[in-house]
Formats: sequence, C-alpha cells, structure tokens
Amino acid sequence: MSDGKIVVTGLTKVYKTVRAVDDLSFTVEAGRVTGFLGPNGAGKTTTLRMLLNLVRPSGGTGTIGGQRYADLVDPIRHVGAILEASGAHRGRSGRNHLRMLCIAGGLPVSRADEVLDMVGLTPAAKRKFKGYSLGMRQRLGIAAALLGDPKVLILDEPANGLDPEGIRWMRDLLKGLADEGRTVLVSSHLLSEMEILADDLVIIAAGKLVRQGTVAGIIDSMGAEQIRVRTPDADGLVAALGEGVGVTRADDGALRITGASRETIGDTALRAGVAIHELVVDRPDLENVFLQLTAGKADIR
Ligand SMILES: Nc1ncnc2c1ncn2[C@@H]1O[C@H](COP(=O)(O)OP(=O)(O)OP(=O)(O)O)[C@@H](O)[C@H]1O
Repeated sequence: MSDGKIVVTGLTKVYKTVRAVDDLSFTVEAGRVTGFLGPNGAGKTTTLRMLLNLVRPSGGTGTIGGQRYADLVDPIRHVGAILEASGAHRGRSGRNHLRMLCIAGGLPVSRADEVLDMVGLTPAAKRKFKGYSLGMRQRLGIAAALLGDPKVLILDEPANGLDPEGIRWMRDLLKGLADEGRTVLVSSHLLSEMEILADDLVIIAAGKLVRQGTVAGIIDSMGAEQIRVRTPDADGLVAALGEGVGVTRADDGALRITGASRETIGDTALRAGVAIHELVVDRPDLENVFLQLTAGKADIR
C-alpha cells in the first residue's frame, strides 16, 4: 500500500427498494482523523462495509492506499476495523480471543498482550468475554483493529457504550494514531465529540454526500460568527458602531452583531462611553450545522 489515502468514487449500493448509498464520492487523508457523519439510515455503515469488501457495491469503487480491500495482500497489516461492538466467543478470555486473531492473521501471539496494554485491558486480559462490559468490548474491538499495526483504521461508532472517561481515552488514542501518520475514519453520532476529535468531516444524508471539508471550514461556511452584546445603551452602541455592521436585537434584549470583531466592539463602546454588561462570541456548533445541513434528509427509507 503506497499511502493510507481512502478514495471513494461513485460508490452506490442498491438494495431491493432502497438506494442505501447513491453515487457517493469523497477522500480521506492520512495523518488526520476524519469524522463520517449522517443521520440514521444515511448509508454510513453500508459505505464502510463496501470499503471493507463485506458488501458488494452496485457501482463505483472504494480504494485504500490505491487498492481495493479485496486486493490487499495481508489486509490485517494494512487496515484495522471495528464494525460493531466486538464479537468474541463468550467463554474465551480477551487475551485468547486476540491470540487466535494473531494466529489467523499470521502475527506473533505476543502481539495480543501489546495491544491489550495499548487499550488498557491488561488487568482484564484473562477474564472471559461474557463478563466484559460494553465499554470493555469496545476496547477489545480496538485492540483487535490494532493487531496488525495498520496504516488505516476504519471505525464504525467506536465510542458506543463508552463512559466519559472512556470517550476521552478513545479521543486521545485516535488523535495519537493520526499523529503517527495513520488514516483514521470514524463514524459517530456524538457530534460534540466529533467537533473535538475530528480534523475533517464527511457528511452524508440519504446516501449522498452533503459536505466534505475541515471541521472549522464546514462550521464557518454555515454562517459568520456573531458577537452577543448586552448593554443598557443599545442605541448608543449601534450609533457608535456606524455603517457596515449588522445588528439584530434578540427577544431577550441582547444585540447580535456581525461584521465587527469583539475587540472593535469593546474599543468602540469604551470611546463612546457605553457600558457593556456582556460580550460573548457565538460560533455555531457542529450540532447546529449538522442539523441545518441534513434537515429533511434524516431518512427512514
Ligand atoms: N442488508 C440490507 N438490506 C436492505 N436494506 C438495507 C440493508 N442494509 C442497510 N439497508 C438500508 O440502507 C439504508 C442505509 O443503512 P446504513 O445502515 O448504511 O445507514 P447508517 O448511516 O449506518 O445508519 P445508522 O446511523 O442508523 O446506523 C437504510 O435505509 C437501511 O435500512
């Protein structure tokens, strides 16, 4: 595999009555965490499964490092994936589960203990899988994905079932893996978490691409930042700010100002002798942007 870039071109999956994925194209760069977002039924899981050769596309292609997954030699050494809360034999220990995967993948069994350590499961290594909590199962899934030290990670809802400490751990782990130059493609419904975790986003709805770009770029594209100001002399402030500044008065009495920075507003108020009781920068958050971009496309098809 030359690089870890994922390229999806015109990917399509038609089930009998449903176009689950519809002429979808996007790219995912190495060295970055890319969030894969979409409402329920948007086609995320189907897309990831097509990339991993688990679902046959009706059209289009998905390649990883320039090759289709099916053509990769030794895929465990190139691509690690979690597609659902990891399954394992209920009576088998986490360590033995991983050792069996090592044997199946032609890896030294000592690798099992290394990845158990990476995901913080060493204390539970000998415990049976049936006694694992959902969060521990997710960690075991990540451990399995990391076995072959892959350049590319494809993770469907990896934070499912994790508690806040587990979510933070996952964030640090995935960011660290991307910093090492790996490609990390991760689907999630946790938008506030994605806003912190991801560098780039691919947003789909009803099987089609809605937006691709950096997190900041996508949020900024949905509207300029606003400054919320409270003052007992709104008219005085508006007059002092002059032309070229957009001001709306919110129901709660605050002014919402666009076209002027907080520094300009503060300095102008000082010069005009206008008291300021509150001055807050309001950026739209990813949740708002996501809901705007996918409005009406959340789809039970
Ligand atoms: N095997 C299948 N047979 C028929 N329809 C399917 C099959 N798998 C998925 N679909 C349909 O394809 C569409 C996309 O499903 P998919 O699971 O890929 O979406 P998703 O974005 O992962 O959704 P969620 O966020 O709810 O997990 C849905 O309408 C779903 O019902």
